[in-house]
Amino acid sequence: MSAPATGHRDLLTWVQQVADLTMPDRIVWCDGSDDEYRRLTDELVETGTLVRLDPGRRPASFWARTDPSDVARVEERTFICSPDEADAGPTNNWVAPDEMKRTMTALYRGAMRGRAMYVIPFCMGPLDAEDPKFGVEITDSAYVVASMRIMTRMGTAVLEAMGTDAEYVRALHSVGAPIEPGDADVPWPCSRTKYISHFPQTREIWSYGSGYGGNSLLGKKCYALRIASVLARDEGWLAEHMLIIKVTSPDGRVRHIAGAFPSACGKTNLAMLDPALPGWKVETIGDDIAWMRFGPDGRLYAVNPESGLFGVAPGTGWTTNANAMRTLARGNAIFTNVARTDDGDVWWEGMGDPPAHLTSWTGASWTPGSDEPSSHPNSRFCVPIGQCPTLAPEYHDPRGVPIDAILFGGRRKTTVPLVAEARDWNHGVYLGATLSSETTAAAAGEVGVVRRDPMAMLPFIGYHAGDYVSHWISLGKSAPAAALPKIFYVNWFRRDEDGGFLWPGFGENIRVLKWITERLDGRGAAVDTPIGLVPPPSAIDVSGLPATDLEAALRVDPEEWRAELPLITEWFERFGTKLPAVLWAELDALKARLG
Ligand SMILES: Nc1nc2c(ncn2[C@@H]2O[C@H](COP(=O)(O)OP(=O)(O)OP(=O)(O)O)[C@@H](O)[C@H]2O)c(=O)[nH]1
Ligand SMILES: O=C([O-])CC(=O)C(=O)O
Ligand SMILES: [Mn+2]
Repeated sequence: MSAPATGHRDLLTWVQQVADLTMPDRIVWCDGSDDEYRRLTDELVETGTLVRLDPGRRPASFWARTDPSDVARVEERTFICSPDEADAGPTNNWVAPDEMKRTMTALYRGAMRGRAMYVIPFCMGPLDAEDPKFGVEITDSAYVVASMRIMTRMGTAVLEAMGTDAEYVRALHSVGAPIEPGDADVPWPCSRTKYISHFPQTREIWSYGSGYGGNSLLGKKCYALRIASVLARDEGWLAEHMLIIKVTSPDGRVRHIAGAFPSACGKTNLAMLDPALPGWKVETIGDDIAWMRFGPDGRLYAVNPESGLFGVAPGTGWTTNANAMRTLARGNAIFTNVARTDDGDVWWEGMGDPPAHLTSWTGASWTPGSDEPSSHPNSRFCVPIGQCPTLAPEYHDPRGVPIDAILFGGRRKTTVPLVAEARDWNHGVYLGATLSSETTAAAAGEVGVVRRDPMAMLPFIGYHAGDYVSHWISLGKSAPAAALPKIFYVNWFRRDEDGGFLWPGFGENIRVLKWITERLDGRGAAVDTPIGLVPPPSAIDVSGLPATDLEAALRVDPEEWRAELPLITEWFERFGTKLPAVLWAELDALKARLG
């Protein structure tokens, strides 16, 4: 479709303004149809952005390689442009909205020359929600259109639902690589100059220079977290970087659990967990983002606003995440920066035995003897969540599911035990606010550096991080304590002296979830330690588990925790007067308990 089937004046005006500025060859209004997807992916194959995989092995699936400089989110180039600098807080980059718009308008001028400009109406969350959250992304990347079709509800149905005057988030994206007359396009156009800018007051997103998912699929991190966290603050709800699962115990009891782990720290894997304990069932509702509101019964209800999975490929295999492998086997996937086999399949580290020869993510010939990994550590698969064999029917329910427990977790080699339960809501918020994790390849920059990552939202909070943790504290007062989810802190990544993981993880994590559900029932043994309630090794069901040093995985070493205190103090000091006093009180109480 290229004629706009909408009477939405504001949208029509904006689209025309953007076209006047960016000067594309043509404007394409996306309808979201199968036909359109086929046409776009055909075009992308022709231009070399996508390579079609063998339909026998990977039906309707494609392989993409990015420019080697455009492989991850760019936090240094991500900006929160609130009118008042103080509102961006100590954890965000800030530029005044006017100044940023001036700078970026100059970059956008003529930026789409030689390209099509696609208009993508999309909706985050079910279209039949009481208050559907609309967005429109304008982009000059067909790869973005194809990926947005997987990750969001988009197209004609959304445009119709928007009517003539629905509010929507304006999301503008350009790869920043106009094609001059006579020039040829490149397979992965992008620019050295990158800006990922958010204007929370006017609910706008302007992204320039990158085609990588986290920077270009603007419904995801930019809207569903950075802009939505501001909406959530204003409207009394939560937009969080969380997976959502439905857990059914052998006696048929259903629990819903949400979990916030930083990027590349295990959300997708836990969301698709294949339980190692017989009789347990885990179903998937979301793997990355949760929008949560209190219901009339005082309980917190969570919805997954996305419709696809944009998962880390390396480490995904039949022994670690069989459900992801099954989801991908059904086809309709876009793989980015993994390796391609000679017979038209994909491969990455952690999938099993490597084939004798591959084409690596850089396009180089690769053999098992090669020095470099075949796939980029942040290589990704993008696939419809509807294909997930463990998808819970409640995924489609616009009211969401009532959350019984919230997990906060990070990637820590030392110090943090496998699991600990918070004493109460405020202590749980303290655990979330002080969450720490080693950095990963999901963002550009050094990997393996421990940093504080409040609620796994450090790169995604659209306002002052102190106001954000205050919002969490105040929401705890809006419901009776008994209705609030219980909060737990987990760490699947603690290591022994030889560098091996102390806990087997993946499907075995059900053993930790089992203890958590027992705690929700008021059962399950726990030791009161300085940092929270920790199971004694005997409280974790190890039936059928090969020898595991649970003692070491669960250890709370006061020495290690005392070493954290100055780091946490320094972290809290960065919030200035915005840090709620109750969190300082929690830190003082921890100090006292550690002696
Ligand atoms: N050792 C261990 N590794 C895990 C576990 N769960 C996940 N991983 C690995 O951690 C990496 C990231 O896992 P994901 O589940 O994709 O992480 P994520 O939080 O969804 O990542 P984003 O999509 O970036 O938000 C993968 O390489 C996984 O194989 C676990 O329980 N134990
Ligand atoms: O946004 C991305 O690039 C991928 C992702 O889920 C994350 O980093 O948390
Ligand atoms: Mn994520």
